[in-house]
Amino acid sequence: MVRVLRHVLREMLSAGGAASEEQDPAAVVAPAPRLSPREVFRRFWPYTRGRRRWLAPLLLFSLIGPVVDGAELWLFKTVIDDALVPHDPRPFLWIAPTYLGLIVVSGILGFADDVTSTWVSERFLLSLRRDVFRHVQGLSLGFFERRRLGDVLSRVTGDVDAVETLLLSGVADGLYHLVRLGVFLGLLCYLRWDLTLLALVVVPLFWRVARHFSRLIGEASRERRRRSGSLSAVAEETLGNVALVQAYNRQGWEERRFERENLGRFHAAMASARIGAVYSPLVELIEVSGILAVLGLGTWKLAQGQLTLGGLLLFLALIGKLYGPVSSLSGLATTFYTASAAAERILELLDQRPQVTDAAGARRTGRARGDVDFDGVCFRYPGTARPALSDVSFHAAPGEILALVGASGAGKSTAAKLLLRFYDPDRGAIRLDGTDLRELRLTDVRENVAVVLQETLVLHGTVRENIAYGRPGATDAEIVAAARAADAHEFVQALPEGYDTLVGQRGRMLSGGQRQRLAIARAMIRDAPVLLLDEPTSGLDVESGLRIMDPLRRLMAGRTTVVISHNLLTVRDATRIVVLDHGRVVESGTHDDLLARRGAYARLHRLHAVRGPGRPGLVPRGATPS
Ligand SMILES: Nc1ncnc2c1ncn2[C@@H]1O[C@H](COP(=O)(O)OP(=O)(O)OP(=O)(O)O)[C@@H](O)[C@H]1O
Repeated sequence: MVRVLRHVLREMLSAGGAASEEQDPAAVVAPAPRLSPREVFRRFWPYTRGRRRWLAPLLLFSLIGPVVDGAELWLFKTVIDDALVPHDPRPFLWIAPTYLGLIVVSGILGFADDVTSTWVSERFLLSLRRDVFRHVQGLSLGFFERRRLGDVLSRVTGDVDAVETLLLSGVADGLYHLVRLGVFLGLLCYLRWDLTLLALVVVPLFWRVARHFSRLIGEASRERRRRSGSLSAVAEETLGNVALVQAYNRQGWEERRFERENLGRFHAAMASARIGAVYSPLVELIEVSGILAVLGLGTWKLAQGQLTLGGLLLFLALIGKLYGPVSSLSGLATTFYTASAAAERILELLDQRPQVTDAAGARRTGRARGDVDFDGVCFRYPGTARPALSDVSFHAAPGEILALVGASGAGKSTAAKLLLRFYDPDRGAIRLDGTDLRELRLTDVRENVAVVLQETLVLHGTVRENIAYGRPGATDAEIVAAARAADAHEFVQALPEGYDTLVGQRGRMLSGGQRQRLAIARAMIRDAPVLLLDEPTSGLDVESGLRIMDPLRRLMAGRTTVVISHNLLTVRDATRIVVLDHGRVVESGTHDDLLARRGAYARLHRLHAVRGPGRPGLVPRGATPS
């Protein structure tokens, strides 16, 4: 029978099957590495440097509050022993104003404590959130390509709060309860040390129960946090691709995916509620046992005349106050376990190091001439078996146009990412004006390269802000000039509020061609010596594609351009065309050279010609013969 009961209790308290979920290979978000609250605390403590002075006001209130509480209780004893029992109303004359005074003082203290502690916590969170955001934003592209964005967002906006609990509120609460414990224990011992000893007998029980339950709660919290991250990840992916979801009628499937994580979170929340629901009455049981034991002995002492009624009542009230901090201190372990389950997710983020950083003594460079050189570049994405680039070499002198062509997956975009130094090559070097990119400051490298990408990145903001993103501080005249050069001025003026029109998230209010011309204007205003065009006409119809050719040519004039394009017009113009296949350079030369060679490029060109003049300038990508 006892075994059955124990089994039922264990089942009831299991943390939502957390352990089995962790093995789940299909888990949306993997759990963060496990750490004990002590370890999490140790890791975060240095992080409070410069912010520790904020603990001082909290400490002050922790010291004063319990003293005022103790004085109130003492007055209560005096009322009973000096006024009620002897039927003498005179002591009221001083007790009443003193009591009122104490209530006013404790009210003021309570107000100051609430406001200060909220200020301290929120200020800490403000700066911590900023630091975590800055850290995450500084991580290399590789991190974002590996992670679920929704989970990262949930960590930055949600889990961060737990760190504050662990470091400030938790510590302040702990100190507050410790001081209360000291004050009440002192008063109790002063009053009756023998009864105090009896009252303390149950304290170890509190600790044992708290220790056991805090582990269980920590487990459930860890699972709950992980599920929250998964939930955000699924929501972000579904809502971010809502057009795809609706077009393919995948709402039902997405709902089930969301519901699986939703249910997981529900089970984890229920597990922690069950644990809490068993914990509270257990604590109360221990508390009442202690009070009853003291009451028994106290009544006997009262009958013997060794204790006054006021003394006994005060004693019982003090014990109630004593058990408060004891159970709160034990419960603090639970808070710490819960908070550290979330804090370890933040630590995992903070432990990520950018793969690409400034080398020690990285050189500053001003405006480069624009000489770009890939020299025997080999690169493999972390965690993949096949290299994305193998021994790739090409050179573009200032002002030249270098076109990268090849089938899908040949490595063209990878070369672009390496030129922007999103990744470093495993072997070989990429040089700007003869200097290895790794020897230059990262910001300087990117300062010298302007990009127009395949998927145009337009931010939620006005047209003006989107163009000026290329160069903060650009004047209105410069913005309009860039828009004119990008052939965007006309359509921008036709928008309801011209340059002040909000373009919607990801520029949804604009057509593909308009977005692309905005991106060209942004690259134009950046005025960098190297221009990187990653399929700037893909996704556009023939007319829109042709429409941006002129602005693109204007943009390319006088700059070194590396263009990844399937647009033959741009490719034909190129000083050199480099044909990539499976990460290797298979051919390179001018358009005419390569046609005469009758190799891979000529085949691409033939295939394009077969597609007919209806799609001018389109080299069919993904059609490289193997
Ligand atoms: N972030 C990544 N992690 C792992 N592998 C990747 C990553 N990005 C690309 N790859 C792989 O590297 C190879 C080259 O990809 P890349 O995107 O450079 O090709 P591409 O020529 O630009 O193709 P497309 O024209 O289709 O954009 C491919 O095999 C691809 O699967």
